Amino acid sequence: MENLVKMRNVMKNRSNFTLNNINLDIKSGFITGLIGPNGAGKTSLIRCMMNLMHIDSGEITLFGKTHFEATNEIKQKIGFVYDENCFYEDLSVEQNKKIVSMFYNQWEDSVFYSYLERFQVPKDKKIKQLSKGMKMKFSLAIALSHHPQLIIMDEPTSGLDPIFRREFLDILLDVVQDERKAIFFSTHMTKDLEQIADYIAFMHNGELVFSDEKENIFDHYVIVKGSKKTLNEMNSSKMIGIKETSVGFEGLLQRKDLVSHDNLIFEKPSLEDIMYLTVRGREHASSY
Ligand SMILES: Nc1ncnc2c1ncn2[C@@H]1O[C@H](COP(=O)(O)OP(=O)(O)OP(=O)(O)O)[C@@H](O)[C@H]1O
Repeated sequence: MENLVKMRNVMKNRSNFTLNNINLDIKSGFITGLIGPNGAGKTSLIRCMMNLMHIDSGEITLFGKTHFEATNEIKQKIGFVYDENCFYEDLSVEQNKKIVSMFYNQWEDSVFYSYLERFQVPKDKKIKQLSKGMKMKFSLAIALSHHPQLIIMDEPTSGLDPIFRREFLDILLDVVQDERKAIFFSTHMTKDLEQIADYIAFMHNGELVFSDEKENIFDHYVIVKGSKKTLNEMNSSKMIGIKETSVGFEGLLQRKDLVSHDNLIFEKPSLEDIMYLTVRGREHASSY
């Protein structure tokens, strides 16, 4: 599979925030999910990828070229779904489509109308009259109608009801049936990624904590649970993050650091467990 996006040693300083030495690949044929707590830098990273924000150093190539070399060619190949509304609010869905479609060489009206119908978005309504979820559906229909090779989305599922969210995930799976295509999107819905993502990138405080195949991530970590007494008895120095409750604790460990103790329970972590306990551990470490 080909790397459609390569980010190498990317740095970006904003006031009070730094995207710090980001190295990330997005491979064709796969869905890559981007997770991280609020303010981790997901939107900033996506903005850099889309050249909406200029990087201070490092390099980003898309389809083998930088934006500096071929920004128009790159943007033709990307379906971009953004968190903020980037359409003309006072114009109708149809009028917006007319404007946007002019920019894309491979635009196909029939695809657009079939998605509008499937998503039940009325053509004649003004954008400002659409609900948040409908605006998102309209954005998706636009992104899918010019045959992009890469779909980049910033929190596309926010505002979508659970019924449509499922359908949306199915659409994403359909897209990557074509192995030349890739999907990259940020989300707080870690369960969605457990279902459909092939790769997961995890950000915290402007750094990429990891970016790996989902299955490798689940193989790599284990949840350990036990009583407070057990925690006091064991060596917890390898614990990535710990949450103590009134009765016991739960911690995240790399599988290679597994400790044996009679009174420990081991469980497979969810993506949310990994994210939550990693962030806890990193915040605890940085407070010292
Ligand atoms: N226009 C801006 N100028 C300066 N700093 C900004 C700007 N927008 C966001 N930031 C800062 O950049 C950091 C990363 O924000 P970003 O929106 O990239 O995070 P995020 O992971 O997408 O968060 P969320 O999950 O809340 O959407 C935050 O500290 C934020 O305050």
